[in-house]
Amino acid sequence: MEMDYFTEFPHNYMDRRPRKRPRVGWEMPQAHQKAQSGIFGGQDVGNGTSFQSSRVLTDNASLYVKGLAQKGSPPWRDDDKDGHYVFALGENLTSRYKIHRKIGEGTFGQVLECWDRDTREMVAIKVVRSIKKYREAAMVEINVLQLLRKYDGNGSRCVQIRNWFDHRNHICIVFEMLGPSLYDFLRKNNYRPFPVDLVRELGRQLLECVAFMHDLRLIHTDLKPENILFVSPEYVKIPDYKVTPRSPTEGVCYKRLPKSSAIKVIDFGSTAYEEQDHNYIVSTRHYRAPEVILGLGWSYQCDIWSAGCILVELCSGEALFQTHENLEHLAMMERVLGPLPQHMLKRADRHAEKYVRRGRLDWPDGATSRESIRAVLKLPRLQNLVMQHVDHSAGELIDLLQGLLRFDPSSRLTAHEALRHPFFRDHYRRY
Ligand SMILES: Nc1ncnc2c1ncn2[C@@H]1O[C@H](COP(=O)(O)OP(=O)(O)OP(=O)(O)O)[C@@H](O)[C@H]1O
Repeated sequence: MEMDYFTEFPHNYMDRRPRKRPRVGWEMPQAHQKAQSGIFGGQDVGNGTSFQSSRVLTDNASLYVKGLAQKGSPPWRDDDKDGHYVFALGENLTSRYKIHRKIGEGTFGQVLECWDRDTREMVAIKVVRSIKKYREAAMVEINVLQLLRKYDGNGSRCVQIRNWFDHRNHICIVFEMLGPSLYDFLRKNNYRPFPVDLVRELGRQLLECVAFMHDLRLIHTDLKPENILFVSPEYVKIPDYKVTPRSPTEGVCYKRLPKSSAIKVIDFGSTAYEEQDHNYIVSTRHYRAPEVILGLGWSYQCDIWSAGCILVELCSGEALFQTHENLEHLAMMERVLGPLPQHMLKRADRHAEKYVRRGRLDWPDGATSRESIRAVLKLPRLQNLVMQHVDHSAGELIDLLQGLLRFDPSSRLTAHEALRHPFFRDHYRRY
């Protein structure tokens, strides 16, 4: 088959992206906190300790010693109303990093593609909002990243932190530059599913990352396609014979496939340590486990649930549970996976007990609208959904997903168990 090779900067279409699906719990109204400068002799300076703290001082020193105007920081500007750093493309973030483009925006801040003058490579810098709770969360993320870096010797699973510093009251975390997220890729492909052999490779790496984190007693809590990035932006375009052209003149439709299946997980800003108290709500809605919604307390298994939802999405092209409401979400789970166990419903906390009547989910009686009931009825059973999209390995994949998406967290597969499942074990790497 003839293949065209393409490469492009991964995020040059960022402006047209739909709003990123937000994580939970962070977007409470906040009094705007005016940015303060990290001042060193009247200039901005990284004032945090970093892996290369001397590097930060060297940055600043070069500002004075070399006196190169083009290497200086831009004039002081106020942050925007949400505490985001305000910048212009082409200017310096610090004397070491030149801003090329904005590649992403999340709850915590903006991610900028920057040229690192010292290492002579592009890096991705997360410039965190100058608001106390985000600054504190960024410090947690830095600690987690340092731990992961220490144990993930060859840096194959999690994004690698290169450096960090505090710039004009914004914590800046410097990462290796990665490619587009799985979500970006699906979207650019008009939400066409990935082939099952690619899903296998992506799933294997995702679960290896989860197993690695869980071995370190860390729980990611926000696994989603937006937080899984291809290492390389390169892709090939191949004809997609499954899609019928809209008119005879339109010719064959094409779909993209990544040239390499290598991925890494990002965004450790919500990572929890095992010994913490786990009662608060975690995860982005579509990937949230039933025990989280029911307020039963959560642990490692919430990552496994998210991984199950992600694998289904990669096979089908679309998020499995597209909802914004708890009862509808639980009803969707029952529709796809069968009834929720009574022992879980009985233990629902005071927020979730209203979703339960006589030991069962209060559905469809508790539905807020007919559309909601229709949205639930539209969903197929897991087996059918997988068989609609997967041409081979469907039986193994269904069995794996049933293990990852078990309602009761105590009987859900662990990441290590999942990696030993025949879906992974009995197949050689093809991508
Ligand atoms: N190392 C990287 N290389 C390339 N792009 C990146 C990198 N890190 C982050 N991005 C891009 O920036 C976006 C936001 O990053 P990230 O998820 O870390 O921010 P966040 O504020 O914590 O987001 P969230 O709202 O999910 O918490 C990502 O979805 C991705 O598109």
